[in-house]
Amino acid sequence: MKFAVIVFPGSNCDRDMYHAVKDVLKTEADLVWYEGSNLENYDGILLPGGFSYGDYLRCGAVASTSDIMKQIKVHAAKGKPVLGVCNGFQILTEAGLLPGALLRNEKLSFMCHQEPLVVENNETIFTAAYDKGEVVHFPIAHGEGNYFCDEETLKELKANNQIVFTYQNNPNGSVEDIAGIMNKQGNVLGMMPHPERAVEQLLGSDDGLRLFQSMIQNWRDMYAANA
Ligand SMILES: NC(=O)CC[C@H](N)C(=O)O
Repeated sequence: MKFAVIVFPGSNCDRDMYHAVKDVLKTEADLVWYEGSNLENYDGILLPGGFSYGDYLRCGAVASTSDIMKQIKVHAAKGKPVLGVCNGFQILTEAGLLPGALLRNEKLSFMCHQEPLVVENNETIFTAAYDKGEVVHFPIAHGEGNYFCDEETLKELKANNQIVFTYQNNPNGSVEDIAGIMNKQGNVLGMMPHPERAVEQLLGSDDGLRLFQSMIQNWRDMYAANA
């Protein structure tokens, strides 16, 4: 499985994402600059965290209008996996690939520490290697991670099991403690906590490993089924 880690001006978690998949998980991966790149030969798209375009306008708003997002939308429409972490999640909501929006944290401060999360749905290509209800530990690092959506969207998210991760101790005011959601088709996941920063015990947790392993295993199963 070959991953593209998309790099925007202002991305700053791109190297961590690349390190996680390339060095720790030993998968093929490239850092892919947002301009002049072709995504056709990649199996999975990883939108890393950071401050794309300096968070101007709104976090992720400018990046969401970039040309590479058109290719990412085509990739997603084919059912291929897309994972957006932190600023990546913000870009996915701004681009309309995921519903809702990320608002300023309730306490209006940037927060950077480890949080316990609950795996709400383990029947996804991103979480198959976890148990349902399992508590995992990933770091957060954001100023605008307060997930918001209207009542109708929330109902839909629940009805379709699109809420993948929740916070055990909601740090930012997110609706229903939501930490990560996927699209209805189940191939686009956005989450504020950083699984790529939880892939080695040295970092305080390696709970993020199984998220990438789930994606890789799913791709292998699909590849084998289509061979
Ligand atoms: N680590 C990140 O991706 C941060 C995202 C965004 N700049 C925020 O502060 O909310």
